[in-house]
Amino acid sequence: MSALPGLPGFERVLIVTAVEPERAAVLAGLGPDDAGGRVVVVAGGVGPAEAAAGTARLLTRAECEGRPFDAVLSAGIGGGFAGRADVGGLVIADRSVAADLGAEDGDGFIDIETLGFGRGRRTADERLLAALRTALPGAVVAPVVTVTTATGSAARTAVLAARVPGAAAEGMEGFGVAVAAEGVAFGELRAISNAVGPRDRSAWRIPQALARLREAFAALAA
Ligand SMILES: O=C(O)c1cccc(C(=O)CC[C@H]2O[C@@H](n3cnc4c(=O)[nH]cnc43)[C@H](O)[C@@H]2O)c1
Repeated sequence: MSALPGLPGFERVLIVTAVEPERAAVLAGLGPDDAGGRVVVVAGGVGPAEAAAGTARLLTRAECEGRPFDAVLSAGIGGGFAGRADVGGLVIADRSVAADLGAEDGDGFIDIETLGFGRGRRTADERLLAALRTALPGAVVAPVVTVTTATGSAARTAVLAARVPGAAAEGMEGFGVAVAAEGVAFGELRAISNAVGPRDRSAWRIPQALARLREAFAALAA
């Protein structure tokens, strides 16, 4: 039996946000029914390391208890790249890319794959991606970048946009959650709170993005 009507075929779903207000928004959208513990929502911390460690712990514990998760969703607010995702919109990742994992080479950048140290991206699970698209038809589907330092300048925005063509959103956890979820269906969902670009915290629309996140999970639970 599916844990969520909007994610048919997935029996136990782990949703990982960064911070508590995001977790609260997800829970508010899902409503009071936790499908007998088959949907678990945690705030795993900010950044890929915290997110990966928290996700790995939960997946391992669930496996040991004989109640493994078969889907993991990284969810939260995020920055939107101009022209691709507007504030208040939703982005579903078709892949989650570690956009600053690698080495500088003068003015250039060598990504982790070119360095020969493994994969710097994770593709969303096909079935999970299809279900998210169906449940959230207004969402943009595009690469989402994971960074360890939130972008705060036009120059850095341009660098990242060139490094990950088509990227629509930026967050700080998706790739970390994906690495921990290796072998389990993975997806990432971001509600856009701000434009990626020069830092202007007064322009962040966090309540609007949290409301969008809540609506998205209400749609998945409907
Ligand atoms: O201050 C608050 O009330 C509040 C409520 C919910 C979330 C926050 C955060 O600051 C969450 C940090 C979280 O958001 C992601 N994020 C959002 N915008 C960006 C961005 O432009 N670049 C990178 N990450 C972004 C990120 O995943 C952080 O973990 C505050």
